Amino acid sequence: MSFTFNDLKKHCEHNWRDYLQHDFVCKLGDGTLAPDAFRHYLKQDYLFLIQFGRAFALAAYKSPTLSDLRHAKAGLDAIIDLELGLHIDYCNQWGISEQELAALPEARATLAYTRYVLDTGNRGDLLDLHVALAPCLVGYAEIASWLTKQPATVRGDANPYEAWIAMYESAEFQAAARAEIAWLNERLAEVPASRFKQLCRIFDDATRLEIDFWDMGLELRM
Ligand SMILES: Cc1ncc(CO)c(N)n1
Repeated sequence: MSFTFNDLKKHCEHNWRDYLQHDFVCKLGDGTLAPDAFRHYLKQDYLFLIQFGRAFALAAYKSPTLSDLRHAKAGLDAIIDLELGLHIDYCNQWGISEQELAALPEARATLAYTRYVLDTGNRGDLLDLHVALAPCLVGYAEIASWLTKQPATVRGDANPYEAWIAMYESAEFQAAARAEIAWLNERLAEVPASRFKQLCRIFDDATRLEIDFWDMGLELRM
């Protein structure tokens, strides 16, 4: 039996769909999301991305080969240079300054998700860590592709969230997600069923924590 990334998704099909097609996502797509919910999400996502940068740094630390190290570095670059850079500009456009960002407390959903990933990476091996990171990188890439295909999605200036969709639809972000899937597929092909079961648990946990992150945004929860 040889496993793939697709098998991970199939094992948590229900939660994966709830994450991808969450109300928050649908409202981003048709432009009806409350601006305050979006601002709350943006602020927390800034804090989230900093912790995710640390998680990719942990992946670099745990990399036994140059090829694994390069892969972790590419993930770190995608978060720090591409996403966080755009994110700070984007927050400015939404009236959130860098000083405000630097002084923010983390919401419980942010704490739970990011520390779960860091803890999973600390106690497990590199594969555990990358499986915990996958819903983030691959999920957002799939969300952008899914939104693009929905008839209800409004594109261009008519949607205040156009830039958000465009960022995750970008060739760079999509390529980072594809590289993550390719890396995972290579490793998953070699794991026995008992190990795959453990990895499914991690993938499902991280996916549920992504759902909580959307809920936190919609409900302005701290
Ligand atoms: C919560 C969350 N998940 C995934 C991504 C994509 O990197 C993000 N920016 N924020």
